[in-house]
Amino acid sequence: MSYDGKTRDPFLALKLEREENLRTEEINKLAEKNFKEGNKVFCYPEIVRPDEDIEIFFNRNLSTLKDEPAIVIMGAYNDWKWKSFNINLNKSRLNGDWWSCQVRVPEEAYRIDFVFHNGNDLYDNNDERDFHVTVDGGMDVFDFENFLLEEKRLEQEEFARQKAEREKEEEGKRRKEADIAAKEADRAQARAEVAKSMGALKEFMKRAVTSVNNVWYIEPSEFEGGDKVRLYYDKSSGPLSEATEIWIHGGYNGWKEGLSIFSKLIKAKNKDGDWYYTDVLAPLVTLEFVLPDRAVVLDWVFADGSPQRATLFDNNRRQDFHAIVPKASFEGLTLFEEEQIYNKLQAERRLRESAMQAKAEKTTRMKVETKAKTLKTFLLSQKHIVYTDPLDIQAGSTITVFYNPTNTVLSGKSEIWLRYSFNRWTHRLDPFAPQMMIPDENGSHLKAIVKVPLDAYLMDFVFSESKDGGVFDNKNGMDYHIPVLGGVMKEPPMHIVHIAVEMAPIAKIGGLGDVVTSLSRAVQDMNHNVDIILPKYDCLNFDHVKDLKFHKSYFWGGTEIKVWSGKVEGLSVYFLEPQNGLFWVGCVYGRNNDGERFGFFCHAALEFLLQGGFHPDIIHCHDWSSAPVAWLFKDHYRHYGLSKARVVFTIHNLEYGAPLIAKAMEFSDKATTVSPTYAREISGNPSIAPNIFKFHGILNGIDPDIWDPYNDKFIPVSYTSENVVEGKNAAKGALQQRLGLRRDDLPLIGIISRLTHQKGIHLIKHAIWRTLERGGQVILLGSAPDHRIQNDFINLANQLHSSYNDRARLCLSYDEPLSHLIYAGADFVLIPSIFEPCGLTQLTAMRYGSIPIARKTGGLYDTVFDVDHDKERAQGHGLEPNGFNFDGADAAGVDYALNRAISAWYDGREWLNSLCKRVMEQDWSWNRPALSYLELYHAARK
Ligand SMILES: Nc1ncnc2c1ncn2[C@@H]1O[C@H](COP(=O)(O)OP(=O)(O)O[C@H]2O[C@H](CO)[C@@H](O)[C@H](O)[C@H]2O)[C@@H](O)[C@H]1O
Repeated sequence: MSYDGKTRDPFLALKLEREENLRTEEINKLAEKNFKEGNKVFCYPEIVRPDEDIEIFFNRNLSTLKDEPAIVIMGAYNDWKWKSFNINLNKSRLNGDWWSCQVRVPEEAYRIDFVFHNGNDLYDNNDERDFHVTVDGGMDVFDFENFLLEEKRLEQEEFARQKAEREKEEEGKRRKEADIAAKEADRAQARAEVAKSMGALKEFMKRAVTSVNNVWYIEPSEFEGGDKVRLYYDKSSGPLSEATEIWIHGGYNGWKEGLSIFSKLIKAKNKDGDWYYTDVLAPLVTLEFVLPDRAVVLDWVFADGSPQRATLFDNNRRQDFHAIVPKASFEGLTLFEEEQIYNKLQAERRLRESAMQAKAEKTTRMKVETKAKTLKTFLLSQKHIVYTDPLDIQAGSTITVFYNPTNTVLSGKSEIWLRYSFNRWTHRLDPFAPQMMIPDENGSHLKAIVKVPLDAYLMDFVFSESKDGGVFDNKNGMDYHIPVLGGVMKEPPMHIVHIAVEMAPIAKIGGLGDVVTSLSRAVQDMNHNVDIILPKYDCLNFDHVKDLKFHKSYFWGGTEIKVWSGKVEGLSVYFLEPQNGLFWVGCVYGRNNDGERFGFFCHAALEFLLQGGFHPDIIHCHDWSSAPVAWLFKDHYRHYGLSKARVVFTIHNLEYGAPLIAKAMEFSDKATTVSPTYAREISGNPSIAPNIFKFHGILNGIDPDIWDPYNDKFIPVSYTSENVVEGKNAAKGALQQRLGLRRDDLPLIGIISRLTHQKGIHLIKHAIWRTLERGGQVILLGSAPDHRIQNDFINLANQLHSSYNDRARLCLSYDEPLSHLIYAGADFVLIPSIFEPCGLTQLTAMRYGSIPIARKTGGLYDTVFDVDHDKERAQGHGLEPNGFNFDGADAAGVDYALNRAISAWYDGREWLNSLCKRVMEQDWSWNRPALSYLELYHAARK
């Protein structure tokens, strides 16, 4: 030991010396042992712990570097994943050719990986295996992965924060620019308005003079606004010569502010003639008007009394009297007026903008809340089978999975195993070991505990009867999936292409068009990529296509096909325009070669995908009209360039084109229809039955932005469930006025429908008469593709419009804006369909707080729950009852529901109002069904 003069305590110095000796001794022993065993490397201390310094020893002589004068260690931690280091080694004082250096072990390390080199290009990498030492008592691999993910999460958070800041800055800049532009616009408008009014005033001033001989004059002759002046009037000069009193009724600047000066005139002494005078403040007005620059002309008449009492006037032969204000500044007035208007415009604009912003914020908030509530309802709705605690799964947390096999295929099994993973079974740590579930002390469920990685975005699980498998409950092949929140990874986007012949609002014939648009928007909202391919009909509603431009041209099927691209409701759409004119026929359907036209379109669409180098994951086709996509794809494209894609086929209505539907059922990878009940109803149909195994019923949703009473330009008062009564009253009034119905508080039934057999025409007619009998009003909006039915309704309309002109209106046309007003203004919406795959009308009605009256069929059965009978069934869906329904397809059936509804209107308004509020709060958007479609798309790709 050396005495360095600093270590003054001799006992401490002694202690340190002993420690050092001990250390040297231990290292010597280790060196000897390792040398004997032929090990090139050892470290001290032997057990390496995190957050400590260690010394690594390297025997140069045993290495490829034995002749090298310099030795450097190059290393990193945790399988080379974490930090790196390069440190020079020094020759140690140990016997033999041992070189060493100190290395810090970070607290996150579970192992240290390293090689040695000569500072140049000669390496000893342990025969390509590298060297490593294990760190004891710190993190394990799993912890470390989580640590890395946590770091990533923090990084993402920071990134998001910076992004938000940038966006805020940009928004601020944008606002500033908008503000400048708005100011300029308001200034320009103010100037224009003033120029106009000043022009008029100038014209007017041509009539003004400084005095009229023997009639009136003003003293002093030079004055300006705000001065006190004396106006003289010779009473004998006009019709007031006999009056006992003389008054002036006056104003200024062409009577701009109306009558603002009135005063009684006093008889002037010492004057020839019958002169009267009054003192006038020019302009003599209340304080707020007194602004010196403002009066450029005085206007008045003389009268025999005050404004209230006067009966006789001298109004200068109907010209009134007008005096020039000699020192007035016309320019000053112009500037003043302009400023006034400008300030008013600015104040109005600010008010408007802040109202708009508040509204937009509220809309967003409501959407987010609805979505969260729906997810929760969905998770709770399967609680009798499976749920997690907590219900919201957060990435990085530990959760308990509960499962009750009683009503599943695993009922009665002695063991239940949970098999799980994440991110659709693709997680990097997959497979996770199956876990045997243990009984939960307080309930009928079994439970298992699962650690959720930080990079999870979805938890996947199934249950089995044994560790190795055996019988599975995999939710009919779809597996159980629960979204994981707050993770560092997002689901990779899928590319979905819809090939369809209808699309709302540019080519909408019925509900199919609505679904193509709204489903696509919902899926796009979930960060997937969606394109739509549509024929370019000459009858497209181009008003709703943004950025329409020519995209490319290709040849197929013996003709040139021009492709146009554009945006519709925020969706990317490709329009195919074959130059053979197949879609220049003024309509979507209704030609005798519809099948041929759409068959051509389907093939052309696939060809466009191929030639355009698209690689969609899913091609989604709809009904008979794009059914050919399914087999054309299999025959000509699946193995010839579009191999990644899978075909999903949705039946919106089995009533039309059944053979084509049957064929698409066979060739598609997955098929759906638009409600579970309709799926059941048609499951035995020969077009469906052979392929029932790939067939699913997924309920339609409606687009909450397109149908939104809080942001609807077609209704008079915007409303949410909070002011539903007020909103609907206003809409009802507007509707009655627009259609010329009696403006009265009566129960109003709305019917919005294509008029075809499916929609229950005889029941619609019956309901109209029944409603009228019960004192209500009826509005029907609908049109019939079949001329006979259309004529039939025209006759009915004539009959009703003559006998019940103030209570019934049949609008036999297609009118989207009117449909919005009906959804909002009706108390009830009637849908008495004979069959109904889903039905959107009842869903839209509820969004607007109208109560559906529906027949219990197909999707109507799945969405309308009777207030008297369906409480339990509704609860099974996590819902409260929301309407009136009926079974029979006859008059008695309709009456049963309709009578109860109308009676509730007459006898239970309070209750009915609360029902309106309730139905508005139910979520019939795509929030939930879109998740099911994504499940299905993924299942199609398996
Ligand atoms: N005259 C008119 N003026 C304005 N708007 C009018 C109108 N007549 C109808 N509409 C509107 O058209 C849509 C019709 O929706 P439906 O669900 O009744 O569809 P449809 O029977 O056509 O479609 C099929 O496809 C859809 C979608 O899958 C299924 O819901 C349905 O059960 C199935 O029959 C609604 O948005 C409605 O408001």
